[in-house]
Amino acid sequence: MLEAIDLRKTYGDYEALKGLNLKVDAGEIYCLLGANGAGKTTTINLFLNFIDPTSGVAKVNGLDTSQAGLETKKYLAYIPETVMLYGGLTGIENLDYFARLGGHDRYTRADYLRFFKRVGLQEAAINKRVAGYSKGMRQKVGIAIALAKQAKALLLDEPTSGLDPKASNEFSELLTQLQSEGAAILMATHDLFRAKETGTRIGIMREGRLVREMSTDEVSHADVERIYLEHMH
Ligand SMILES: Nc1ncnc2c1ncn2[C@@H]1O[C@H](COP(=O)(O)OP(=O)(O)OP(=O)(O)O)[C@@H](O)[C@H]1O
Repeated sequence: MLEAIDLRKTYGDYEALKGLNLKVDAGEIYCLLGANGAGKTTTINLFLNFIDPTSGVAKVNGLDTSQAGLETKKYLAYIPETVMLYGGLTGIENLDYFARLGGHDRYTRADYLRFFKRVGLQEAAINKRVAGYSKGMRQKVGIAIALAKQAKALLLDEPTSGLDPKASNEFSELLTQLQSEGAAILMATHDLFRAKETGTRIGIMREGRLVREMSTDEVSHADVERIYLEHMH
């Protein structure tokens, strides 16, 4: 569903991404780890077609994002550290707006309530302005938008950063649900514990390169930390 083929990105003389090859299939949660500046956000931005590659290809559902940016966005949901929503609109108004933007204009209020129920957003909050929402509530709206868009792939950039452990755990459970329904999930994170707990595979990036890949069922939490640190030296 998501595939990077020899993907490179340079900014001036600086090579942020040095030939990345990566594949995330339907039903996988692939966690990208790496120090600040390793190239995780650049990778996600290339899949989102926020930026164009210097060379190589980022594919979504078999389509080159730099050739078919609009088409590929239909399949994607994006959840950054803080989901960007319209603060002056309520939760349900935001969901309606983003669902329509994604080409889904037949949802009823009952449908939206169902999406919010699935993500565990309290009914009392749905009709309140998003400006008053906590970070965890905003992330839940982000997942509700992904559900409404029927996204085949999710791109997540440090989505649990700044969430308390309970909110982070709830968020991870929602990801596991989406995964079991066949979504392909690529998540950049610094949270080694969550990567092992929630991910199916882990990739470690360093200085624009993928230096290690592993299946989470082959390693313990301690292994993940040890291997990660080995690659940071
Ligand atoms: N627009 C830009 N212009 C110049 N350099 C950039 C630009 N965007 C990113 N970079 C550089 O590219 C490198 C990779 O950045 P990127 O944001 O992909 O790293 P990251 O792994 O996501 O880091 P973090 O964990 O801090 O989010 C960094 O050295 C960064 O300074």
